[in-house]
Amino acid sequence: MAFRLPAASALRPLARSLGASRNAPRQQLRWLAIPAHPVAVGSKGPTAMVFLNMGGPSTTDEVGDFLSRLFADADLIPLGRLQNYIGPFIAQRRTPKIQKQYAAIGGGSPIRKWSEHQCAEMCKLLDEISPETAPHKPYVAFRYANPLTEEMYNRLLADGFGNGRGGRAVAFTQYPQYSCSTTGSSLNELWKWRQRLEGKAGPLEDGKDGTIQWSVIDRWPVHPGLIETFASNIEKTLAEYPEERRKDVVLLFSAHSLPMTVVNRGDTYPAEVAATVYAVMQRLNFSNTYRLCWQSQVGPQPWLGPQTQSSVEEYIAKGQKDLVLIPIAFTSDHIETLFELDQEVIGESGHADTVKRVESLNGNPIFIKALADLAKSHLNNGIACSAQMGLRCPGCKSERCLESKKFFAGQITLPGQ
Ligand SMILES: C=CC1=C(C)c2cc3[nH]c(cc4nc(cc5[nH]c(cc1n2)c(C)c5CCC(=O)O)C(CCC(=O)O)=C4C)c(C)c3C=C
Ligand code: FES
Ligand SMILES: [Fe+2]
Repeated sequence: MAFRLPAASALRPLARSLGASRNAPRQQLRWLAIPAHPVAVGSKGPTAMVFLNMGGPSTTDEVGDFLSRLFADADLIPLGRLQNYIGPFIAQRRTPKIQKQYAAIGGGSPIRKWSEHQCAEMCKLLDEISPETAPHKPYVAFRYANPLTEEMYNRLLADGFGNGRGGRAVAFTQYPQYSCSTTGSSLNELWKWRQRLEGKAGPLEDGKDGTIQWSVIDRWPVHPGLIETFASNIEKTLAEYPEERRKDVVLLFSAHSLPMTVVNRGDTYPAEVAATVYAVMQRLNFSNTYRLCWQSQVGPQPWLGPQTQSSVEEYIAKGQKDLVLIPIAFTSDHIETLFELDQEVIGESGHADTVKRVESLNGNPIFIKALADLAKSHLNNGIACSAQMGLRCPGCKSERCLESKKFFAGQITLPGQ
């Protein structure tokens, strides 16, 4: 299989939009250098790199379907035996409100644009730094929006993976911190489509029965490249404050909250988000004081707090008006940054000049290099998934979790890979 890459000249505008200056010396652009010839197939290639994420509606017309899938997902919102009745009902009632929010951020979620960009750029870097597993072919699988997992899997098969031909695919979660409601749900969905489209082969003995050989990057909360990207973005935002006020700015890390039922089930996400925050603060030498807050609660049940919006209001009421918000649990812009943080939390704070948000990771070259570094280590280490992924939550009663974890942990990777 040979995948043709565009000529380097075609990619120069992209390199420049990622911050590379027109006259930058070749040295500085090294990590961006893209081979102008088709990438050779390495001894262990080709490799499919599949980004997993929740996705979002690209247009307001897609909001209804996005919410229907989201409220049908028992790994995210368990509604028991009534899931198929209550789910669509809530989704339908919520659609007009959420459509207005997407209209207010330009008519749709940018998650697809950023995910496809990040994955494609990471694969180009991998072709350079991991030639033995080249070519690396980018795929995106969303849980609730196009391209859905089923569509991605059919593309994999059409592109020459599986169907008796084997091949290696890496499921790479784009949630740095693992939650059973996010990465867990995406993996359960991937496992479901793998069973439907490739049969019930079960744990393989030699990885050579012709099905796709999967491995999983399931969490990366303290990867140095991730931490560096957050820290340098924070430094950039802190530099916007007058020097005499800078060290007194309070850093407010904000992550999507979880219902307390999920926290008490033993979900690892709160601890992993806290680990990311602590690593970023270590990298900043604890230059400022900080708190971790939680946003985007939905519905009446108790969620993990303190809430981001009330924390901002309470600090302002205490006289602390210099606040920097840092979305810490998502790798691109989405409705929670562009609408909830920018328009609601900051917009309604009455202090939009002193309450600021750091930019999201989006197309940041340091971040894309971090993704490539992470993927390269994974491709080399021969591990099917982290040991941590094998341990279910103490309160887990889900057969889906049990079966999909068994499947992914049982995938055998080849020695030396
Ligand atoms: C790390 C990120 C996220 C976690 C953890 C998470 C858990 C979680 N979410 C809901 C319910 C909803 N989430 C919705 C949208 C949404 N959620 C995340 C991220 C996480 N969710 C993002 C990035 C988005 C927006 C996507 C975009 O298009 O930009 C929604 C839909 C919007 C709404 O109706 O308000 C719901 C509902 C639960 C119940 C949950 C944990 C169990
Ligand atoms: S809910 Fe956490 S492992 Fe099943
Ligand atoms: Fe959510």
